[in-house]
Amino acid sequence: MNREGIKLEHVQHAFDELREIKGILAQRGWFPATSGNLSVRVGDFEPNHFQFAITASGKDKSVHTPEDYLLVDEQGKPFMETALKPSAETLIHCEIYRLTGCGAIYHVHTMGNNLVAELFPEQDVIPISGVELIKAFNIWEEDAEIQVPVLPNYAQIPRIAELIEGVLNPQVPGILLRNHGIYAWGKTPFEAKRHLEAFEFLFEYLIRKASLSK
Ligand SMILES: CSCCC(=O)C(=O)COP(=O)(O)O
Ligand SMILES: [Zn+2]
Repeated sequence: MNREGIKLEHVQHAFDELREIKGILAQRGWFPATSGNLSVRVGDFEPNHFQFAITASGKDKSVHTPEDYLLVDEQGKPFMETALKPSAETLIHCEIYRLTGCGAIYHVHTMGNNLVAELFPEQDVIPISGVELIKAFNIWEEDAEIQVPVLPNYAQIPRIAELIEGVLNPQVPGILLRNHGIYAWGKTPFEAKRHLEAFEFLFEYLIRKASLSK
C-alpha cells in the first residue's frame, strides 16, 4: 500500500481491466492510427482527490506491451515512478471523473462518431429517439429522447476540459467531440463498455437512417 492507501494489487487490477477492454475494442478497429484512450479509477473518490489508471500517450492501442498504462492523480500528473507520458487527453478524463465520480472512461475515434456530427452541423447536441438501445443508458420511457452533448475539437485540451461542466447531461454518460470522437463513461468498466457500444450503435443508426431518406 502507498501513502494514499492505494494497493498495488488494485493498480494491477485496473491495468488488467484496461488491457482487456483495449484488446476487445482494438479488434473492432476502434483505435485507428494510435487514436483513443482508456482509463479506470483506482481507490477512493473525492471530487478533488482521486487517482486513475490511463493509457500512455501515442501507443499503438492494437498491441500489448509491458509499458501501456500508468497511474495519475486528479490533475493528470503521474502518481507512480514511470517514464511513460499519460494520454494527451488526460485532462478530459480528470474533468469527467471530478464531475461524475464515475469508475471508467473510454474514448474512441470511429467513422460513425466522426460522421454523425455532420448530420447536425449547427447543433451542440445530437438528438436521438425511437431506438431500443437508449435503454442501455438506463432510460426506460417508451418515447425517450436523449441529447448527446457535442463540444468543439479545440487543439488545446484544457480549452475542451473547461467546457465539460457546462454541457454535462446527467442522463447521458457521454460527450462527443466534433470531428474527433466519443468519450463514454460508467460507474464500472462493464457499464462504460455498455454505454460506449450504445453510443456507437445509435450514431451508426442515425447515419444509415439519413442515407435511407436520400
Ligand atoms: C493520432 S490520434 C490524436 C490524439 C487523439 O485524439 C487520441 O485520442 C490519442 O491520444 P493519446 O495521447 O491518448 O495517445
Ligand atoms: Zn482522441
